[in-house]
Amino acid sequence: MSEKRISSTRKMTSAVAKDRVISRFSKAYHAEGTLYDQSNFSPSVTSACEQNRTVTVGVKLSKAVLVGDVAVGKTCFVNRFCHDIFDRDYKATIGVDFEVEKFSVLGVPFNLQIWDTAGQERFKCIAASYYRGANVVIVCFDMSNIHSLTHVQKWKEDACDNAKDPIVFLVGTKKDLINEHTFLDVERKAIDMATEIQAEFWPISSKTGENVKELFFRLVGLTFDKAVLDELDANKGPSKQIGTISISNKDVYEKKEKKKCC
Ligand SMILES: Nc1nc2c(ncn2[C@@H]2O[C@H](COP(=O)(O)OP(=O)(O)OP(=O)(O)O)[C@@H](O)[C@H]2O)c(=O)[nH]1
Ligand SMILES: [Mg+2]
Repeated sequence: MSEKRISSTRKMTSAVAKDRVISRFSKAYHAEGTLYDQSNFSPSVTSACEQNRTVTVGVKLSKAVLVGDVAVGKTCFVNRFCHDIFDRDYKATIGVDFEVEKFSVLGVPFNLQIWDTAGQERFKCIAASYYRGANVVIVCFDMSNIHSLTHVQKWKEDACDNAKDPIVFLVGTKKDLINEHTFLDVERKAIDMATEIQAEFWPISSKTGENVKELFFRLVGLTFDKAVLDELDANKGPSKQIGTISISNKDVYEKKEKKKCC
């Protein structure tokens, strides 16, 4: 059985893994490279979660979509986080791939759907049909190929067109391939770009794993906080129980079967 399959089987059969429990809000990578200056869960979210800790609430869910040029490293990024593996050989994503990661955030079950889209132009319209309803958009570029940074604005616009006021991340991949001097130069340009496209910047390496888990924990903290605040707002007040979502775990895993679209 492959490493990836073993990891998936573990997730399908067990409760939330110990390394998916989030009790503290993660900081941004760089104070200048973010528009989300939040450094903790909102007080109303913390208090609502505490009040509901012992009662049954439905699994909450956010949808994250990864976009970016061909071979910038989107799939490797997802595989490093979800399966802790890295493959040096390039295998182009055909259409879109799908993963679900189960978390416990402040004691509340939370699922993150991760939609890994193809960068190849010929799959663009298929991949674009999966942008709809995204809560998080992750725009990737390759830090060892600065040309890919010039395309991120277009990727962001396309992905955000059909998303739900998403939280946007700008992720610079392959940090291990550049030296410190180049990194500082790329980082400056990426922070400027993040400001321009209203995103939060993170440099990562899927080969070494640098910043991969930190980024996902930050992403989950932000999207969870926003989801609960939206629910509290919809329910008009923190005294009500956190609303449940209509999609069940079963629905999520059934969707996983349909992940290849062409
Ligand atoms: N050194 C290094 N290589 C990486 C890293 N991330 C990805 N790669 C390599 O870059 C190539 C492309 O990676 P993928 O993750 O398949 O790229 P992708 O963005 O998913 O590509 P598409 O599916 O075609 O859009 C592969 O050969 C990877 O091994 C990294 O962090 N460091
Ligand atoms: Mg891919």
